[in-house]
Amino acid sequence: MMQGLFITFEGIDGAGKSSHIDTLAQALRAAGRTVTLTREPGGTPLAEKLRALLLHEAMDALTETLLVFAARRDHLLRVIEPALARGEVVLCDRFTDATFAYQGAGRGFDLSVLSYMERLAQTGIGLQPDLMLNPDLTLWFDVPPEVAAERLAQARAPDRFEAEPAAFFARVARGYADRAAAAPGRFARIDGAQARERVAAQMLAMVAARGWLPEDAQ
Ligand SMILES: Nc1ncnc2c1ncn2[C@@H]1O[C@H](COP(=O)(O)OP(=O)(O)OP(=O)(O)O)[C@@H](O)[C@H]1O
Ligand SMILES: Cc1cn([C@H]2C[C@H](O)[C@@H](COP(=O)(O)O)O2)c(=O)[nH]c1=O
Repeated sequence: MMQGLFITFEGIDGAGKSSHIDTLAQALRAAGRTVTLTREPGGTPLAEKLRALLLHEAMDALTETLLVFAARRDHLLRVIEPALARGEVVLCDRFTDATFAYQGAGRGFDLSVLSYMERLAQTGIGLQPDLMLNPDLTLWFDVPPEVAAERLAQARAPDRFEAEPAAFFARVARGYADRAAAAPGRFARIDGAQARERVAAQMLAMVAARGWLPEDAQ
């Protein structure tokens, strides 16, 4: 049986993650892999209900953080971990790095508290560190906040996060940069401000460079 593979997509709102995740899923399927494509917050009926609350209901930073981790635990138990155990590739549009970027850097939540909550959400009450799940690869779509904001302004009515001011997204962007600096072997930075075709080509090349796609994958 194939070894499960966990790849996450990260970046500020409007960075281009959702525009490219299907392309990678298709390339992996063409290469013979079974792919579970999912997202956070969301991915299960319960987590999708929490997503709707997170994106549209007013709440304070602690409530938001608790809901994000609650959604993640349900998603891990019901979707991510079983798919990895079946030897599938899990492509997840956002994961824990988004929590450190948005609730940590963006909202100013204490990172050590977030780390504790991360362990609790991932390993249960026992806090068993060997059960912690980190992505095998995090594709970080890095774009200047002003570029992302311009894209979203033309795209759709903003949700609660997208309605945040530019300074919030500047903090979130720095939060991602900090996460990438702390885990250089896991993060692969993609210049998301390039033309779509170039972004897609760079994304596929990064996955192929790890031996998970043929070099000529498209
Ligand atoms: N490379 C690109 N050049 C120009 N526009 C782009 C590019 N990539 C995506 N877009 C456009 O930017 C908008 C946001 O793209 P997308 O939804 O993929 O971003 P996202 O990172 O998933 O955002 P969110 O996290 O808010 O869902 C869309 O209108 C999309 O068509
Ligand atoms: C996982 C996660 C997400 N968020 C925020 C980031 C986005 O603004 C929304 C998700 O919407 P998208 O269109 O799917 O990007 O939720 C967060 O604040 N914290 C998290 O852990």
